[in-house]
Amino acid sequence: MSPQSLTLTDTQLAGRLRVPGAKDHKYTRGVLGVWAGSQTYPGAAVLACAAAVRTGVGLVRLQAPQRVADLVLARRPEVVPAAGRSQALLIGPGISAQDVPRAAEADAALALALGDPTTPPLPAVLDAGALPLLACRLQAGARCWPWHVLTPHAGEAAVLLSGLGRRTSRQQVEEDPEATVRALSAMTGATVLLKGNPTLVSGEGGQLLVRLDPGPAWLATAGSGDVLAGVLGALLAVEAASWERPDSEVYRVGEACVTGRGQADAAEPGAGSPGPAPVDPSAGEPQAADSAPLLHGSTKSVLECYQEDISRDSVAIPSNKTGGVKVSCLTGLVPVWMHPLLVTALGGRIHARAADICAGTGPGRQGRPLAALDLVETLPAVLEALLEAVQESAS
Ligand SMILES: NC(=O)C1=CN([C@@H]2O[C@H](COP(=O)(O)OP(=O)(O)OC[C@H]3O[C@@H](n4cnc5c(N)ncnc54)[C@H](OP(=O)(O)O)[C@@H]3O)[C@@H](O)[C@H]2O)[C@@H](O)CC1
Ligand SMILES: Nc1ncnc2c1ncn2[C@@H]1O[C@H](COP(=O)(O)OP(=O)(O)O)[C@@H](O)[C@H]1O
Repeated sequence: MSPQSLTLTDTQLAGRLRVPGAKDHKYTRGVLGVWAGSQTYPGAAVLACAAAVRTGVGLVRLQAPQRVADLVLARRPEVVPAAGRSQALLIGPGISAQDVPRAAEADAALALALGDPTTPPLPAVLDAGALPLLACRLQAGARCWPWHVLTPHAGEAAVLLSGLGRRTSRQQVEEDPEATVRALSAMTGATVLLKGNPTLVSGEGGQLLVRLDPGPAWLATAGSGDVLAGVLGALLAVEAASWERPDSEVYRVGEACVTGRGQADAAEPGAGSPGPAPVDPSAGEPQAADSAPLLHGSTKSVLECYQEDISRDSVAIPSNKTGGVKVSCLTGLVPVWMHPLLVTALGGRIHARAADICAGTGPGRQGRPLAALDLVETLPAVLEALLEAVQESAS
């Protein structure tokens, strides 16, 4: 079956941004746990942590060697270099398999992200050095789920596919990036963002495909991928923190799945969907899901709902407005299983727009060189512009 290619507007993507409310504090906004940087690549941790902080998250915790932590703190004193509970993890930038002790720390973090029969998995961005470790764990029987976001460049994609048993060269990835990203999503169960030009995102076992604006080629500079990883980590942490709110749509989907009440509550003729549906840009005005929490429970049930790959026909949002499996996304109706794809594509869009601003690229303009750290400093302005676009389209 050929994948559904989705075209997503800025406003649709920015609908996934979370604006803090008056009752929020740093822990309700989300904590990102970062395993990045090593003696050889300390800068990757600086870039990833700084990008996460500038994307907007409650707290960034860093697990790294002392020298790396010192460098990060010199640049971003907001980062906490100690262990603790996190809503999402970012593992791998600046970590290589050759640094055995550091790779072992990343592998332990990866085990946390993947979960086990007694502990639910955690949303995570798996980049660079985490990807070969992931191949080993998948070969040993672990599995990913859609809130695991893999961000390989062509070389890393080739290593990952080869590690999963499909011998592939970097050149083969570059010749057919679409087949590569779909195969990686199908073989891992994760959402996969394949970096480069084109930049592609695939989810739902390779069935959904988004072709992102790759941004200017000035992005081909050391560390720009580490910035993207930090942006994505922050978006995942903020999203995952929102699941702990009983009035969030994902929370209620989880409850509906676990208790089996959702279908009955939302039972309307024609409710339900046979499978992934494209974003409907003609859906008109935003439709809020019923704000009264009908079911109660914990984030764990939300995670289990995704982890068990529940039958989509039986997932229903208790809502007297939307019914069926569709949920609101500010500017259009999207099924809940597309959320990881949307959040991932949003991260790619933020990164590309920051690059356009830094490089001064646009119609008829070649632009100028950018450095990865410049991208970081531009992130708040990009997020402000996206939020304004959402507000304008809603009014
Ligand atoms: N500031 C930081 O801390 C930064 C840290 N970073 C971190 O570094 C880690 C490694 O990530 P990476 O993508 O650089 O390495 P990797 O996937 O192993 O690919 C290596 C390939 O490149 C090629 N190659 C090498 N030299 C070449 C040349 N002169 N000209 C042409 N080709 C050349 C080489 O090919 P070969 O020489 O073998 O032919 C090989 O195929 C990762 O953890 C990342 O997060 C980066 O983000 C950068 C900033
Ligand atoms: N020719 C290009 N056009 C647009 N974007 C590119 C191009 N080449 C690389 N990029 C982007 O630059 C970033 C490079 O990331 P990566 O290869 O991981 O580098 P690093 O490890 O140095 O951070 C990715 O986001 C990728 O999509």
